[in-house]
Amino acid sequence: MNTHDQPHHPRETTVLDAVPRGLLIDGTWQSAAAERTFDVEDPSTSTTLCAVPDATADDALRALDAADRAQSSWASYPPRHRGEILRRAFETITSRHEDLSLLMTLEMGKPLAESRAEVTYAAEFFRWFAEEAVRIDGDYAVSPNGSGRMLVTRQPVGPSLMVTPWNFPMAMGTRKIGPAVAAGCTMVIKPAHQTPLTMLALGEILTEAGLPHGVLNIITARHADEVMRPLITDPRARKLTFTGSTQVGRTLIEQSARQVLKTSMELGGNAPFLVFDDADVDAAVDGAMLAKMRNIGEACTAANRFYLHRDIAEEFTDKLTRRMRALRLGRGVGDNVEVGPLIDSAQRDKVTELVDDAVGQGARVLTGGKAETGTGYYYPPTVLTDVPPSARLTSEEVFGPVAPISTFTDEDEAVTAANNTEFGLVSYAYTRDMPRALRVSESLQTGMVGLNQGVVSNAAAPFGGVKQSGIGREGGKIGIDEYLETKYIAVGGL
Ligand SMILES: O=CCCCC(=O)O
Repeated sequence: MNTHDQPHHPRETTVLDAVPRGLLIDGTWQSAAAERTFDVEDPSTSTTLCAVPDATADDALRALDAADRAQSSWASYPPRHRGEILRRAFETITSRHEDLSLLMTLEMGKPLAESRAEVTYAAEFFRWFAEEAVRIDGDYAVSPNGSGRMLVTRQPVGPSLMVTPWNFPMAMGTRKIGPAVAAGCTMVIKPAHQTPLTMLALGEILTEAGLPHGVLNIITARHADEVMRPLITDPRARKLTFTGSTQVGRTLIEQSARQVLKTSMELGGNAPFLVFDDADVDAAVDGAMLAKMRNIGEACTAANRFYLHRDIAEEFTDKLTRRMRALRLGRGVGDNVEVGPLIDSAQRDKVTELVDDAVGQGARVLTGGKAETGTGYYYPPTVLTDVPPSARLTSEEVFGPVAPISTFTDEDEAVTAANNTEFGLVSYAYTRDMPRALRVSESLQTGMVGLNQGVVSNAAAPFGGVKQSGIGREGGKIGIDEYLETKYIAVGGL
């Protein structure tokens, strides 16, 4: 047994046993019609945690039937009541914070401190949209020629399909479910096959909070395409929202074209992290640790490329390397663990391949650089310097704890390098020069900028990207718009 290979503690078993193991369809927990199941794995030990139903296309269509049947009564539910359901769910998540954090760590691997932060972040989307449900507004105006009136109202889009990722199993659910509930949309949601348990626990919380039957339907499935394609091509579905890779997002957009679905896509990133010569280097290193290591680097927001002004490069690199080397790796439930395993062997292999490619092209390893052996999918915090622009990890999303460093000599060079990517989710910039801060922020081709800040995520802010990082915004004042259609009523006869 190596250091990561611990037996499950009785509390872990209790938390796992409390999760409903079914498909949530029309308010009841059901097994898959074909009685199929698939195993959920603990990535920190590569052992099976439990099995959940493996839905078929028929199960998925039953879920959509339920969502479709519930849509019109749900749309006319008082907004205040919809908000109160979200508020109650927020309170329940808060009261079960510790158990939900443990559950998430078990199925996803991230350290408990990270899971706790995610549960808090996830709950905030329910609190935020509980408050937004009653602020769906409209317009009344006299027509320009004075002879009529123009009414503008906003109505729920309708049954919404949701596909959520494994890296933030709860927050990416609440960021979609919160505005859909507030707007009056029904849902069919498919969590990632690696992390279905957190979503099932969330389904139970929303049911307890009084969400009417059929409003939220959850299907767990091993193979996404088998269940999602029939839903996306069904005329009753009106919207598709997805968080995940750009590659899968492109396919879903293509499939959505058939029914002209309204789509929201929160896709991949390749975040540049710029540190200028006037920056507070210690603050930049703190920010870099967050931007790089939050969620073990398995985040679309993760800093993927570091560009340092040559005058501060050595100081920043030394300090970052020391901090990365000192991080404690281990099973997420362990005391003081700061870096958990990657989600699966495919992800660990991909990180290995990208680091090997960079090293093969001349990059130098300052710390880390080799996958751990033994059970669990561990990759150590890694810093690479002298990374050439041709290295794959400057254009591909690493999704792991690897910080590749390059240097620059002037602002234009830094911004050009930062923008040299098909992605446009988020960038980070550290500078104390205010005109430069604003100039650079405006020039960076990303939907979000962390200015002297290593985390941008906030339920009250519009999260989303430009270029191939996505379509639409989640969270903030405009997050609910993704679930609303604008209707104009031309009033005559006056
Ligand atoms: O991988 C990307 C999910 C978004 C995480 C966040 O909201 O910070």
